[in-house]
Amino acid sequence: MSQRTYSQQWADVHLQLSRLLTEELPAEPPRPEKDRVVFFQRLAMFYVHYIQIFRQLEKIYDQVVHPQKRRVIRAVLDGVIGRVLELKNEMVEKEFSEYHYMDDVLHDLKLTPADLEIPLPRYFFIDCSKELLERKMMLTDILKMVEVTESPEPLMAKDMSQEEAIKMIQVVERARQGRLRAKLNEENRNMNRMYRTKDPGTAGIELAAVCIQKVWRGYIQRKMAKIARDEEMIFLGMAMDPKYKLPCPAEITAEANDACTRIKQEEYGEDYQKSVVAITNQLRDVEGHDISKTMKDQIRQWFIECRDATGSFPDFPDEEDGGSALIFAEKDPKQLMEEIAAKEEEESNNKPKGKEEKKEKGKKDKGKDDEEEEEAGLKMLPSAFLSDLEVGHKTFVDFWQTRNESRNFNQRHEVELIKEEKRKVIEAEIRVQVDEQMRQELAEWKLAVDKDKGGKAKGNAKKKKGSKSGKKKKKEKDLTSDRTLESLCQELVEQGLLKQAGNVRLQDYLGDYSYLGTTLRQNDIEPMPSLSDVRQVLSLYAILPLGSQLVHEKAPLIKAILLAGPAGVGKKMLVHAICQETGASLFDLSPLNTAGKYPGKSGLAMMLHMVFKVARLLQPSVIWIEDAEKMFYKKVPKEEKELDPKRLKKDLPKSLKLIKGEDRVLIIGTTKDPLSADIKSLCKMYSKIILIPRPDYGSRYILWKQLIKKQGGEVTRALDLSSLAKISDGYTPGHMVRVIQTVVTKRRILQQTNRPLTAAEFVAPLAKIDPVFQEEEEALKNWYAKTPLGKKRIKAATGKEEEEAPVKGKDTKKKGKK
Ligand SMILES: Nc1ncnc2c1ncn2[C@@H]1O[C@H](COP(=O)(O)OP(=O)(O)OP(=O)(O)O)[C@@H](O)[C@H]1O
Repeated sequence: MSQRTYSQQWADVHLQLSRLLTEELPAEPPRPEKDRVVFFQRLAMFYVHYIQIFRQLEKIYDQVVHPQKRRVIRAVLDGVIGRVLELKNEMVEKEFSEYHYMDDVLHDLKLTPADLEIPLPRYFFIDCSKELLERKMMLTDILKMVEVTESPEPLMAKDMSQEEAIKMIQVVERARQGRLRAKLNEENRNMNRMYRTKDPGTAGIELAAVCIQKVWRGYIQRKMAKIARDEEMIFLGMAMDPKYKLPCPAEITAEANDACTRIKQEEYGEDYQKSVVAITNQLRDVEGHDISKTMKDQIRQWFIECRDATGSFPDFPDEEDGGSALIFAEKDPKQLMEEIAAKEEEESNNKPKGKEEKKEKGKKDKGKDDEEEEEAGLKMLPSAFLSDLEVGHKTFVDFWQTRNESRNFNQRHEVELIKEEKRKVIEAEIRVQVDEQMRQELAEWKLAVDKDKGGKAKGNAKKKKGSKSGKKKKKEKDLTSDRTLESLCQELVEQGLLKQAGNVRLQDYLGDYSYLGTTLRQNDIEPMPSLSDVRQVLSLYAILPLGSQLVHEKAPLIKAILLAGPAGVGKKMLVHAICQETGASLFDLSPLNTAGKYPGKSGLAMMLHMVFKVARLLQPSVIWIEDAEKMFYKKVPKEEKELDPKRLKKDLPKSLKLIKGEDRVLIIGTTKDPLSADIKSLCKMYSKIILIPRPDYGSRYILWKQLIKKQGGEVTRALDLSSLAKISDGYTPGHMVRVIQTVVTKRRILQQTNRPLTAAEFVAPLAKIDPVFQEEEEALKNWYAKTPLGKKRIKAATGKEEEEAPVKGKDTKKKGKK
């Protein structure tokens, strides 16, 4: 598509965004919503709309080449991602569930489940800083090197003696001759059999010919019928024409164009950066002096005007308050109104108490009612991204919406815009210097005219010093300050604590959409989430925050996620997919992996220090803890006592506390047996617990189909996938992979043309494996009900929450819920 089309799409997106923003930020703050269902519907609507905007913006950002437009789009895109995460968080808080079902919203908006899929922005990979790329390259080199040295060595020809070599050649040669002899013998035997048969006579020959003809004609007819049937299916649009299975020339050209666009983006981006530097220097040289002079004149004028008005010189605003910028700040009517309101409030607060009490008494009943209403309703949590979105939208409307680009066919950067932007930066720079000079000048003026010795300034200085020293915090001790990042990485890789993530993508984690979620909930049945829900939740909680620095800093912070589920539901696969999608480094702190490494208390501290230090430097990073339950065992099993699986129990949560918003480091624990852990400490460490279910029918159908294809099998009509999916209820994707590997062997793949795969072949190996039994699943569900979110959900469902609520809000709350 052309750049003009993307610009048009960009404008469309902003139209949608402006509608959403007016809904989200109405002139009057909306009244708290009493009906939980209505409130949730509102949230869900916003969520779906934002995801649609997210999808479109991501595509546009990927293809637009104009460097300045890209910056604006990126800011809005990050804002939209952040808002999506905020809305998800809000839905979790209001519905007490990690999974949400929106099939009714999709139905209302006439969308498909694919529209709700969370896109994973490509810029997570592409827009990495050079420094980070270099670090990642260094890590890849180390990983490769260690892999090569650790991989089993090929047959050592050097170590083999001559005799041994001759013996081996003899064995192989004898085997070859033996095979040849056996083949000759077989042929001889067949020939003998042929010669031994009697002469069949003419009648016999005719009979044989008829027989051959019969078979041949049957074969030909069947083949022709199959071709005709396939053609008919293609004609009816029921099957895909093989010629479309290959990528068509248009697709190939589109892909080539995409690649070309990326190269252009890079080139234009570099060009833009160079221009920014050149223009900034030029502005500083040419306009700097004039700006400084004008500022000084303005400030002096202000000194004089103030003295004329009040009789004395004013105090110069502090640097922290913005310096002289504060004096000339242009305020819009909204800001002024806010300031006036704040002043009025301050005044009313200062009024004598007696009056207030009287007023209160007079309005007592009314006030009570208001309070009750406030308590009864549900309100949206404050957002950290809406203001960014507003700014982004305003920039689009002010600069880009009406810009005439007929002369900028190549979509190069606009010099005037850079000048406008940089002028502000330079002004701010110069203002700091000018303020310093003017402060001095003001002190001199005061001394000369008012005889003031500037005691205030000194007082301020003292204050500043005091506040600085008060803010001093204890810094984390760097135990490896003398070591380079490379040597730390090398050590961690050698110890097996830093690993190469497996090559799986999140889209490989198959699973169908849960189509009946809301219907089931309306009938008071708690639906089981589908694997596609799991995929969505992990995109939101792990991939999006890890991929974008701004989103990670401002969105609700998630430091640790626990994936709990039966064996083979794909927990490990998800961890690797998260690393692949975000380019994250993978650290393995599993109890089994750390056993025996870095012994002693100081060793443990060193290990954690190194892992967290390198994780921060190589961010984004994932710290994976397999069998997370082992760290919090209620009772350590005898056979594991030697491994000391609980050694990280105390220190890891401490290190977790040191992770801040700016560190894109995520801890992911996986467990198939959370019941054996102390639930309290486990939940304290992992703020998000995701229960991964066994696949439902829809997911099983897709899994069988795709996994068989992946193994090289052909899915024909002879393979009854529906029945296979039906009978494999309770089996996990891991089980299915195992079964497919035993059935679809290389030999079986070769036989497929004559003997297509059937469902019956999979039944026997499937029956040999134990499925996830109902009891195991129930036990997991019951365990989940004891986690903080599970408890809240049960409380909300049984209405206990209302009983515990203050008496005032009791009746109204109940009404609201009803
Ligand atoms: N949704 C899925 N789509 C495709 N393949 C899957 C899916 N889930 C699991 N698999 C495959 O199943 C196999 C087992 O998955 P994995 O090892 O990640 O499971 P696990 O839950 O970590 O098991 P365990 O608890 O035993 O360690 C892997 O080959 C993985 O690729």
